[in-house]
Amino acid sequence: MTDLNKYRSDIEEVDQTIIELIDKRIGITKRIFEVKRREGKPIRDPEQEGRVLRRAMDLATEKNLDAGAVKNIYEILIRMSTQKQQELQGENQS
Ligand SMILES: C=C(O[C@@H]1C=C(C(=O)O)C=C[C@H]1O)C(=O)O
Repeated sequence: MTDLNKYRSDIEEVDQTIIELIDKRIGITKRIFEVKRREGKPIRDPEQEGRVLRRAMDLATEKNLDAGAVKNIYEILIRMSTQKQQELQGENQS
């Protein structure tokens, strides 16, 4: 295997792990939705979203990554998890 193909295969492995972790994050979101439903709490929690974004940006900065880009990624992850909870809410109501 050439170096290029070897490194691309390494990236492919990392990409698979990223997708598995996104799926794992969404799975936890479902558990969180159950708790909120039981406790009558709203799906969105702006303070928690702020903490998640701040933590991700701090970790990115520690690793010398572009904190703004990481923030964009986390905004998408938060959107995916709130959309999933909204879907579950719709399923529970119908
Ligand atoms: C997962 C939650 O629900 C929402 C999604 C969040 C996230 O994806 O990190 C954070 C806060 C909430 O707006 C939560 O409340 O923790």
